[in-house]
Amino acid sequence: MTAATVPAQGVGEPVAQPGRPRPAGTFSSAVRAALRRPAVLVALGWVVLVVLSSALAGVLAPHDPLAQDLDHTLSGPTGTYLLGTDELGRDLLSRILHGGGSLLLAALIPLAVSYLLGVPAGLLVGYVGGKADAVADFVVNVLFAIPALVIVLAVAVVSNNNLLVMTVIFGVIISGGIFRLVRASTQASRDLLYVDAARVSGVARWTILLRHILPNVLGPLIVQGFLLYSGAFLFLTSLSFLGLGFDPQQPSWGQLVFDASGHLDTDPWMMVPIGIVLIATVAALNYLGNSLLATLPTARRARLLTPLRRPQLPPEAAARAAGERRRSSAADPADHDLPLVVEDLVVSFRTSEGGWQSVVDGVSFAVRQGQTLCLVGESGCGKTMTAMATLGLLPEGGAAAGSVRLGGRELLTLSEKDMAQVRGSQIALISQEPMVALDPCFSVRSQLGEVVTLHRGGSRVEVRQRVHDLLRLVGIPNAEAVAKSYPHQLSGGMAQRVCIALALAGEPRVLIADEPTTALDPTIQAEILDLLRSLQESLGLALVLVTHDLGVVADIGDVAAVMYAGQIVELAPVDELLATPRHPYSRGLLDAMPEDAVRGEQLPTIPGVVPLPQDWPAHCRFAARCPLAADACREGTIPLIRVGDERSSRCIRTDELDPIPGLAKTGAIR
Ligand SMILES: Nc1ncnc2c1ncn2[C@@H]1O[C@H](COP(=O)(O)OP(=O)(O)OP(=O)(O)O)[C@@H](O)[C@H]1O
Repeated sequence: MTAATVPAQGVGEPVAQPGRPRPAGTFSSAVRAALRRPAVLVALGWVVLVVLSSALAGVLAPHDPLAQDLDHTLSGPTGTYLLGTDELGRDLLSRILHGGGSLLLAALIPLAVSYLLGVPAGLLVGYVGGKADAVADFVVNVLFAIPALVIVLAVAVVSNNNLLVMTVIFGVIISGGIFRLVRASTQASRDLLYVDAARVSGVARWTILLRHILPNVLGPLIVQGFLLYSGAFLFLTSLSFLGLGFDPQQPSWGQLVFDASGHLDTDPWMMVPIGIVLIATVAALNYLGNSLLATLPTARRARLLTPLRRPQLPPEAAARAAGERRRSSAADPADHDLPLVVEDLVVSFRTSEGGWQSVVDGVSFAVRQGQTLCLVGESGCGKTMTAMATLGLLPEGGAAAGSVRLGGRELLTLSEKDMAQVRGSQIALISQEPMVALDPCFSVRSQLGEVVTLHRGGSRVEVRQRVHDLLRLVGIPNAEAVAKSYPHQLSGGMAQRVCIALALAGEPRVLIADEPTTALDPTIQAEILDLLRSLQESLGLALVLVTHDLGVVADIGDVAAVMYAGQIVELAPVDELLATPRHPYSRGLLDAMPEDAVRGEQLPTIPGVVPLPQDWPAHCRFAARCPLAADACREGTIPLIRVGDERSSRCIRTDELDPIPGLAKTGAIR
């Protein structure tokens, strides 16, 4: 069956499946929820009223705000002066209407400065972490320690009372808060699967930050904007109260408060109108911010369990890698025909004691063009870490050593910049969770178009055409309709097809598929496996498929690498492995396949569990669970032993496996 003929489940009208994660609450839904509250509408109404009346002060004000009426000083409300007059007989209502605009506008300056500084810095530092994080944290701590008012007062003296300079400096001081907010949100977003998917597709760092991470930060940023703005507004009112920054000839709210404070004992009314206006405005801004904060969704998307980061090599592994670098800094002609060669791969993680713990230990395999190699084994055997190390993407604290060669070129020693170019264009990943591998904020066309543009470029029309071609290639006939859909409108099978199209967009030679069907219904699983097989045949891809399911291996694999406790314990052509397993672990897995279950009989299982890396014995790691284990198995490390033309097994008792007396179905492995 070719790719084009594999029927796509759910093709037609995009469907939203019950029980599947939708793009959880968005900022607009938070706004809608907040607007359902009457108090929010009142607060919003007040802010709009203040802004409009300030903007239209020239039209609305009944008097000239500077005109003095010395016959009616400190009058209190009258028919002529609705809110009364000040000590020079100036109309308070007109002065209030004219006095807000300059403050409202000036308060935007520190807000803009803090966002201009804090947002890019927070995005970048949150994304790269490491030393940049420590330096930025120090700077922000210094900013937080600065008493803003004292500094701005000093700046007022130095700058000759220049409002612009004072507001810019104030913006710099408060930018630390925005930086911290953005950095925290970026740290929470950087390991989302769709961000990893963009990274794996080779998308540039700033594009990832702006397209895939910034939208997650936008909601909290807008909320914070209300709170920060009201703070800046209050701060500037204080400056104007002190006679700083604002033109003393023109009315301003701080100045009105100052004027009223001189008459508090004798004419307290003067403070009432401006007091109410100020308090109501600041309270309304704060209330709007807090209400949005309360309705903003907290957990927006499912998180990726294993955050993917570029590894830092541990010292001992680095020494090993240095040897590898010398050996293979140039392409290795010996394996030029093998798209992917992994040799003696070791993956280690930093322990809490400061040492290193290996979780993958000396894994070697090679994949030919048009071949599917399956990494199979129970959970925790090191399959995913092997795959991720191959892509140069390990969780934080992880490091890889050994050799991973793509078309003869060593990958483990490439810089992150070079590796980013390799990912997507030469080697690509299809992940387990299609729904979280797609960014819910963007349509299929936009996400696929991004990767197509990156790898092939072209005009808008050409990119669009290529997107449709890719969707058809993965068995989606109504490509135009699906291209317009958003991830939550797709079924699981459709979403996985789109993810496969994403992986193919850069025309890689090698595809890594990590449990690509685990999250799907059984019927859809078969379709996706069919699709992968047909794509692999038609495009001549080398496919590395991670799975715990021997049924999948039987269905799609050419070669199987059975992994146990961080090692390959058997490497064999799939048909030979299925017919005559040459390791007791492979045999145990085969016997435990539910497909072989006999009605009424208990399904055989392998006793015990995979040992944790820290508990790996120095001898055969399967010995504790193996019915064939003998003293010799516990005397030292067991190497991979060649047991056929293309077969090897990490067992010294393979001869006794065929047939295995009393094993598996009869209960020895249980
Ligand atoms: N971030 C991490 N830090 C430390 N150890 C880790 C980390 N991620 C995975 N490991 C360990 O690495 C080992 C191999 O994990 P890996 O995910 O590769 O196994 P797997 O065979 O793919 O299993 P699964 O199918 O459950 O993913 C496990 O012992 C696991 O606990």
